[in-house]
Amino acid sequence: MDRREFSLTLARPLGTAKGTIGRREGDLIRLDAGAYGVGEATPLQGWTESLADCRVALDGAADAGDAALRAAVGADPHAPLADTPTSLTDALADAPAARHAVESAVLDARGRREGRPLAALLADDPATAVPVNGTVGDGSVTETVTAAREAVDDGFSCLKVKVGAGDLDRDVARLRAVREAVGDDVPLRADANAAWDRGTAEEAVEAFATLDLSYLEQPLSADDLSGHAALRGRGVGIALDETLATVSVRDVLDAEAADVLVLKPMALGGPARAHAVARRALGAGVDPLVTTTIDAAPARTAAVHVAAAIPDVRPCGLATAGALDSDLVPDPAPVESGTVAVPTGPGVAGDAFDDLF
Ligand SMILES: O=C(O)CCC(=O)c1ccccc1C(=O)O
Ligand SMILES: [Mg+2]
Repeated sequence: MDRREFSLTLARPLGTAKGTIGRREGDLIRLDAGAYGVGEATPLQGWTESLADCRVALDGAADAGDAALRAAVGADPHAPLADTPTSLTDALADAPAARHAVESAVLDARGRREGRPLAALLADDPATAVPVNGTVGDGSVTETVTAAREAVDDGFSCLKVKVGAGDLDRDVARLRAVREAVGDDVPLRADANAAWDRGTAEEAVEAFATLDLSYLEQPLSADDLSGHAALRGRGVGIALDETLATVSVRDVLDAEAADVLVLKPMALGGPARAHAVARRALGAGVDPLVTTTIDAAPARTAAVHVAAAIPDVRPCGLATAGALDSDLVPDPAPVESGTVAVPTGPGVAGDAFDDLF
């Protein structure tokens, strides 16, 4: 297994209720198992293990040896690491970002070996394109409206606005101004990144319902399943994101805590794991969609395949390449008019990552 470290700066840092994301650091791995495969680990505090723990886990995976990885490439693509030695699975057990890198590389190699794109390994009839939302970070009313208008001018027909960094009155003013600026035909979402207590979240839902908000993402802390369940049915859908990094999907679905599940393959341990969660959600009548933790091209593109493998997926949070100052390779899955075409080459993106090692 080859490895290399990378660090990327955000040209447009993303302001959230939990601070501003301005830089992303991680590791790329490449494994050779007949065919080669590339995978990315880009940990993010609050969703995954730390960068240091991620690198320890990748050391452990490398120590497990190439035979373990070769076995994984030949395994069921829906559970690619299931039958590998415990030396590999144990090393990755509490390290979802490291596991994401290994699982992605295994699936990439499998796709190359079979000459099929990743989405076709996950689903029988994957979509050829995926709708995406524009992402608008925290900012003043004017900054928020400017960013929203720009996104609509760029062709996005669905917007997600970060809220919860300031007080609720300011967020209501921001969303009202965006609604007035973009009109009634653009679905709006808001993401509070677990900023609120139950009282504030109730007030937010009441106010946002008058602005025809499609859903509110993670208003409460990750472990507050009953609080989220109680917010449903009041005119604004409830989506969960951070919760899925700490609570099992089974518990989330049993608690009827969400209308929408926001799946980050990096936080869930890989593309196949994320797709498995999507299938569970669909089975329970909950809408899954896919986003990234603002990743580099290999992980972002793998996430596009996961989204393509979800039937009629709602707009996904995959338009994050534009936030980066530069990327590791030219974008193999660029956003055009609010849509991403799913790469058709074998694996994650054909030969797009060949020069990374
Ligand atoms: O979903 C999107 O539109 C973009 C991704 C995004 O918001 C995000 C990016 C990095 C870390 C956390 C989040 C989040 O959804 O909370
Ligand atoms: Mg979120």
